[in-house]
Amino acid sequence: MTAALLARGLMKSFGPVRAVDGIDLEIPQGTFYGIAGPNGAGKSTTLRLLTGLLRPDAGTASVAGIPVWPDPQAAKREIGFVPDNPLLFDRLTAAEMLEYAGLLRGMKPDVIAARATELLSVLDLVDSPDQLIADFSLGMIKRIGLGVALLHSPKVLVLDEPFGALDPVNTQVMEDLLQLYRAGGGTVVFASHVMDVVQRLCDRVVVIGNGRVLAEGTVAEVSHGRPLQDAFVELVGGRDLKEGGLKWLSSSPD
Ligand SMILES: Nc1ncnc2c1ncn2[C@@H]1O[C@H](COP(=O)(O)OP(=O)(O)OP(=O)(O)O)[C@@H](O)[C@H]1O
Repeated sequence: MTAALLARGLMKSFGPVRAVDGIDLEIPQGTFYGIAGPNGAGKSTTLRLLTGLLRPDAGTASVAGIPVWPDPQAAKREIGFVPDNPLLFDRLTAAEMLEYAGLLRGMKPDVIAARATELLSVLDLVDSPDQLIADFSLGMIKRIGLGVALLHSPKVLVLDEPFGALDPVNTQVMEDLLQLYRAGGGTVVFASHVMDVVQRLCDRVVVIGNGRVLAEGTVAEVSHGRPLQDAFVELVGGRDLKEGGLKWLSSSPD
């Protein structure tokens, strides 16, 4: 079966910083796939290379068999991307934002209208139809970002830190929506630091450190029977507070 996302030898540097240093990935269709790694490991850069938002210095990526760089528009039709901070238009309502995103994608107005109505309902964004995005809570921003990414019915949904800063209720809503999308045959790929979410949701996981793949496999293979968090810390190298450091934090105030 053609991989949902395939990367071969991806490299990307920003000046002297090698953000992605030869990443190979093969993400099977229909999976829930986690990309884990510490801050600055290269997760966001990898996602941007895979989704055609950033051109690699070397290597190739393809989406559902379509090479990303020779034909970025065709590849982007198969992808929905929800960045960490979705780029939205603050002066639009949720419905207007969906309509605008659909028109930009060249979709027919009646198809946009029908899908937007369903999406706004599933995303729980119908209660305040006149509210501008500028006044949205973070949970609402994440939900409308997801709506924009799903509108054109992509085969692969890619999300950067979808659970960052969400409260438990919104985390559950996001999880349910992703499960719903996957149940319909979609592939979900997301980057996260939150190991218990990755462990709970994902079929497979890759752990990235310094722009390289440190481990890849099913969650059971990567975690070796331990909590994924412990395997993660061992793989990326934990940091102990030096003995004797910050003693003043636990002593009584002077
Ligand atoms: N546009 C850019 N210009 C310069 N350096 C960048 C740029 N984007 C990323 N980097 C650097 O590349 C490295 C990888 O960054 P990236 O954002 O991909 O990591 P990350 O794993 O997503 O981190 P985090 O979990 O903190 O979001 C970091 O050292 C970062 O500072």
